[in-house]
Amino acid sequence: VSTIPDKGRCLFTTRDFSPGEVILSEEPYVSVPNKSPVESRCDWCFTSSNVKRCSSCHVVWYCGSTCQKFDWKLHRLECQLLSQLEQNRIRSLTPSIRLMVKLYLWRKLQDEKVIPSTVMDNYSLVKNLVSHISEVGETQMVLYAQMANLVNIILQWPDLNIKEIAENFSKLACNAHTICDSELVPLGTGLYPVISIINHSCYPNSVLVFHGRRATVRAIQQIPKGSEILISYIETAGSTMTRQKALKEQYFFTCSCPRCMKLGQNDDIKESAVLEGYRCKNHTCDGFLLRDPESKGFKCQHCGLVRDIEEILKIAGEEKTMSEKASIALSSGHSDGALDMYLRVEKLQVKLCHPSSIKLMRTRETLLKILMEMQDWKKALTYCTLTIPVYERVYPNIHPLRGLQYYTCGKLNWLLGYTKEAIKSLTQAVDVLRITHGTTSPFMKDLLGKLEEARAEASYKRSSDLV
Ligand SMILES: C[S@@+](CC[C@H](N)C(=O)[O-])C[C@H]1O[C@@H](n2cnc3c(N)ncnc32)[C@H](O)[C@@H]1O
Repeated sequence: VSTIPDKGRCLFTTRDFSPGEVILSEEPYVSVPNKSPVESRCDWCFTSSNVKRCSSCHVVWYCGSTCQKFDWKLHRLECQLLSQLEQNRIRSLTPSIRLMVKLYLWRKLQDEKVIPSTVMDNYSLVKNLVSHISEVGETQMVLYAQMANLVNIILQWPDLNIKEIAENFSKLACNAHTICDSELVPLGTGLYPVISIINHSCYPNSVLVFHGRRATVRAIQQIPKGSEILISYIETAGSTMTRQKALKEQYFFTCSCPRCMKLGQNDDIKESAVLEGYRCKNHTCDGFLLRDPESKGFKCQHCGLVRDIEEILKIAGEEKTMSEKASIALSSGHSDGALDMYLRVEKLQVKLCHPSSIKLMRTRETLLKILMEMQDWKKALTYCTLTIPVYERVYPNIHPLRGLQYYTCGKLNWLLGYTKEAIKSLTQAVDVLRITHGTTSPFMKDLLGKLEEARAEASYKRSSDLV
C-alpha cells in the first residue's frame, strides 16, 4: 500500500503477474443480499436455491444449517434486534440499512473478542476508508442522516454517534462493491476493506469477480512488479464525458487514465459522436455527426449531409416516450407487450442513432433477454449477433462482459444446431473468461464442458460425413 497525491492510498504489485493470475482474494467485512419480492437469497452464500426463512426473525434467509452456523454469531444479535421491530419498519429495511447494522454488530463482536480480528478483517481498515463526507451534497446528507437515525433506532445503543453512522454511509457509497454471480447478475453488496484500496482506471489492468461472497482480483494484462493495481468502478462503455460524470458523482474525482487524458482530442470527439450521437441521413454511410453552426443541424463528417434538428428532436421525443412505456411493460412482467414496444424503440433508434450507438446496443440486449425468456432462440441469436461488433468496439479484448456475450452467442448457436458457429463463439468466450474468471469455478467448468461437447459433435459429424 502506498499513497499518491490526488489519489490517496493505492495498491501496488510486489511481483510480476500474468493475465488470469489471482492478485488478491478477500472475504467481506460485512455483506448483504439484495432485496427482491420474487427471489430471496441466503444471507451467507447468496444462493437462491432451497432457502428458508429464519424461524425467529422471519427476515433473513439461509440455504441450510452450514451457512446459518457460519453466520450465527452475528445473526444471533441481529435476529434479536429484528424480532423487536414493527412490521412497517421491517418492510422499510433496505440492504444499505442492514449492511450498516451488520457493520456495527461485527465491530462489537470483534471489540469484545467474540470474533477474532485479523490483518484483513478488522475495523481499523474500515476506519481508514475515504468518505468524501465534506463533498456530499445537502440532499444526500439529509438522506444519510435519516438512514443513520433508523440504524440508531434498530441498534438502540446509548453511545452511538449519528454523525459517524452518516459518515459510514458515505464510506459505503464510494467503497462497497456490488456482489455479482459469474454472469455478472447483481446479488448483493459487500464491504471489502483491502480491495477498497484499489483505485480506478477506465483502462484497468485487473478485474474484480466473485465466487459466492468471496471477491477475487485477477490480472487481465501482464503486470510488472511495482505497478499500481487498477480496476474499473464503472461501466466503461460510455464516452469520456459520461464516464467522468459517473466517477465525479459517486466517487468525487476526475479520472486521468490514458483514455480520459484524450478528452477533447479529435479521436475522443469522434468516439463520443459514434457512441452517443446521431446517424447519417444516408443509411449506407456510417459517418459520425457533429453540430453544424451554419445550418444549426448535425453534419455528417464523412459525406457532409446535414440532418435537420427539428427532425432529430421529433424522433428523439417519440423514442423517449416509447422507451418509457417499454420499460414499464417489462418491469410489470408483460413479455409480449414489452417485446412489441422494444421492437418499436429499436426501429426509432435505428433511424436516430449511429449504428454503433450504446443506446441501440442496450435496446438489443433487452430484446435478447426477452426473446431468451420466450425461448425464441433464433430471434435471440439475431439480436445477440447484432450486439457483438459494438461490444468489440466498446470493451477491450479481455473484458468479462465481452466474454459473456460470446458465451450467449455460443449457447444460442449450439441450441440451434449450428455447431461450427457455436465452437467459434464458445472458443472466443473461453479465451476471455479463463482470464477474468479463472478455470476452476463451476461456471467455467460448465463452459469448458459445452465447448468440448461441441467439438466432439463436430468431429463426429466430420467422421460420419467421411463414411
Ligand atoms: C475505493 S477508494 C480507493 C482507495 C482510496 N484511494 C483510499 O485512499 O482509500 C475510492 C476513492 O479513491 C480515489 N480514487 C480512486 N481512483 C482514483 C483515480 N484514478 N484518480 C484519483 N482518485 C482516485 C477517489 O477519492 C475515490 O473516491
